[in-house]
Amino acid sequence: MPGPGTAISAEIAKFDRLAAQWWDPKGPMAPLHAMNPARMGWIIERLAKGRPNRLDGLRVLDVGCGAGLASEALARAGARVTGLDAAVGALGAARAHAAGQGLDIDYREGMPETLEESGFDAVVALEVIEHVADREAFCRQLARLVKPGGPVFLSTLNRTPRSFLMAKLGAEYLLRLLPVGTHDWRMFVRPGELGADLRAAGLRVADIAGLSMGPGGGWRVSRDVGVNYIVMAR
Ligand SMILES: C[S@@+](CC[C@H](N)C(=O)[O-])C[C@H]1O[C@@H](n2cnc3c(N)ncnc32)[C@H](O)[C@@H]1O
Repeated sequence: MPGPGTAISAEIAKFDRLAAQWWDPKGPMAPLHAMNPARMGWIIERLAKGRPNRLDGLRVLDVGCGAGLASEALARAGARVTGLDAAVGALGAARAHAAGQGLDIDYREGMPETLEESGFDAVVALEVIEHVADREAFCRQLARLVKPGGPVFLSTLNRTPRSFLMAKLGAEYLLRLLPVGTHDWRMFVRPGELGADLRAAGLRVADIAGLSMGPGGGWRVSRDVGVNYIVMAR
């Protein structure tokens, strides 16, 4: 069910239904909680390069922020964060959690194409592109929102036999880490496809890394992009 613009209404509704459990590290968002330190470490290291005070003052837009796992990590590292999501319920959970943590994050309802402001120092969109209606249009919006030459970070799932086994069958059906139906494997994105979408939007991939789950369930940055991966484009 496509929605208006880059959002798919049924996908947004799915995330809204999970809002109340979003911040439970053992709940349906457990994989996002588990991978958050590794992916945010990779992003923050790149954003902080050459800066004396970490992300102090950097304006970062978190597109598809959900209940704010990435937004909060960025705010804690010193960034001024705007979180954007089409799921109102998830934003309610985001605002309540940030308030409880004493974090000042500007959460907005909408899609990248509805945000009038632009010129952000950096844009992140983590685990979002595999849920959107039109990847290329989505990338064009990310390019519009970042300042010229600024970095855009995206993470997603590769469309490989291994990701079908691990992220779809394993995580949803066998281990029950995610609610059944969280992902549509056909929407997963090969790095070459993401690179082409970004190029069409005027962006070039500058760095790429895998995000891999270790045997104990901990996540780390790796060279294996066969299941989860993250890119930085400019
Ligand atoms: C899997 S969650 C990821 C949340 C967060 N980025 C993270 O990784 O912790 C995907 C989020 O993207 C949002 N979303 C999907 N398509 C969107 C769109 N076109 N515009 C804004 N939000 C969108 C959903 O509502 C959901 O909150």
